[in-house]
Amino acid sequence: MGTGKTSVALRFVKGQFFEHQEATIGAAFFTQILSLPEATVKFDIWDTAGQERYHSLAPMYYRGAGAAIVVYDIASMDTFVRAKKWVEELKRKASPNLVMALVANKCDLESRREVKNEDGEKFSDENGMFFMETSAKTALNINELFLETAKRLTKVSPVQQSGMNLQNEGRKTFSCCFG
Ligand SMILES: Nc1nc2c(ncn2[C@@H]2O[C@H](COP(=O)(O)OP(=O)(O)OP(=O)(O)O)[C@@H](O)[C@H]2O)c(=O)[nH]1
Repeated sequence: MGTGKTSVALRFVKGQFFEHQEATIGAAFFTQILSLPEATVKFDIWDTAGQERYHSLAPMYYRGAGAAIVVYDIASMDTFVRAKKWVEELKRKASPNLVMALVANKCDLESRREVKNEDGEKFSDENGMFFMETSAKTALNINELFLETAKRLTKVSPVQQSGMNLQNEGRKTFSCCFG
């Protein structure tokens, strides 16, 4: 909750950032197209609500997703602990081919850092994820995050990967969820 999932998505999709971003209710949906040399990828992004009362809705969004981006706030150890629980849930319940990213957001708040990057990197290595430090506020690594996700998605078999992958006119559509 409050780690910056909506802010990361909004920065990627619209290039916007709001200091007083409202908490997500239920889930929000965004789309964005990214062109790689090998393919054009259309992201269907489900931004899930972080508040505990919405936890039971999350499987609706990550089942059938090609990728999951799990976001914690570097200034809050609690959010890192929760992120690790989300990863465990995804490994138990989501597709075995799921592309997973662990995102250390709010890296502009260095003076308030509670979570060392080495700990995030170690956990992501141990769990077959890739790790990215981002700031939705300054836009650091936001495009890189989705670029790397797209590259990894195009490497796995699209049909196997998302189950709802559509291919038309050379465009690949993947669904992606935030936790
Ligand atoms: N300094 C800083 N603040 C950020 C950053 N990303 C998000 N925020 C702020 O953190 C607060 C929460 O951001 P949201 O994007 O709503 O977080 P969320 O994870 O979608 O929250 P839920 O909807 O409750 O799950 C907002 O006030 C944002 O402005 C960042 O990279 N740096």
